[in-house]
Amino acid sequence: MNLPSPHAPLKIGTRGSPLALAQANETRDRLARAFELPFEAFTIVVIKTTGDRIIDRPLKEIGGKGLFTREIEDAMLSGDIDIAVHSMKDMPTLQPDGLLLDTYLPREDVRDAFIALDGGTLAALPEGSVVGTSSLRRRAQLLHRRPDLRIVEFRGNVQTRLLKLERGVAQATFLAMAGLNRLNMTDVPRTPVTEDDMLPAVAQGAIGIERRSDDARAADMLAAIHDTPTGQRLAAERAFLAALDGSCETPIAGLATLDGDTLTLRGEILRTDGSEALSDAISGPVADGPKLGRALAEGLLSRAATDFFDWKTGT
Ligand SMILES: NCc1[nH]cc(CCC(=O)O)c1CC(=O)O
Repeated sequence: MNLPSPHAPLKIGTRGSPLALAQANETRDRLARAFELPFEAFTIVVIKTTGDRIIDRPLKEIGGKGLFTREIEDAMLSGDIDIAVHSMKDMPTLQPDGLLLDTYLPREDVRDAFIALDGGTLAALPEGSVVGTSSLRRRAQLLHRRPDLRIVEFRGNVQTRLLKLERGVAQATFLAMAGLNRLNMTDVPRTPVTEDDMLPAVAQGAIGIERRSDDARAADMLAAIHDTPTGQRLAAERAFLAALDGSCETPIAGLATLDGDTLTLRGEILRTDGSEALSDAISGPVADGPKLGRALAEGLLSRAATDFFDWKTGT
């Protein structure tokens, strides 16, 4: 292998949240190990995004999925950073000209976690309970199964959410298992929700690393830490999302699994108020992942009524 020996440190861009920093550190550690480089060969650069700056309004009011990425991508294009580490769940399906997002670390647990201070489960949650979430997907999936529940907007990091539970703002919330695991938050009272009960968001649990398309050093380095199975699963999931024109404002879930050379993709779309959910699955050769994603999306779209995606906040 062509071992790049960087004369200047590789600048790794990231958001400043504890989870983002943990993911940037994991990326640096994997690169350092792969190339037997000291940590000084890397600089971690924290970048504040619009999504980080505006913390007092629901995400859906401030804009779509670029909210947490635009400033980071600008910094890469201007050379202030060389690579950027992202939660793939938050990434738009298209990247700006001049940037490539094709490196993935091994995927973490894909499931959501049900969080209640008493350690209870979703099934045991009393009728009429209040659940805090800012995710339209979780909200719609929850209301679909439990129309008796009341959903309140919940933003902020794990600590903030736990504090809100302690204050009684809500009886339960949801977080991705991946985030809790990456932060070593094993003491949080969490119950994993099976994929059958709640299909996760497309790309949940996956870390992606973006680079300039003309940066040969970054390309060589990232190739050494890329996880091919994660890339194959995300290719199918993100093609599904792209075909649905998915954004923050559309409750969409999707999960690909691999069994040898066969990929199975499950997908679900919901009305925002949870009143209707359409789901389906498709299997085929791994190499056809993007085609399978598009086919699954087309099948679901053909079953959706014309007003299926209309924005309805419900009550
Ligand atoms: N939208 C926020 C976000 N983006 C990625 C994760 C968790 C980690 C992951 O799924 O990779 C979270 C928080 C959450 O859903 O609990």
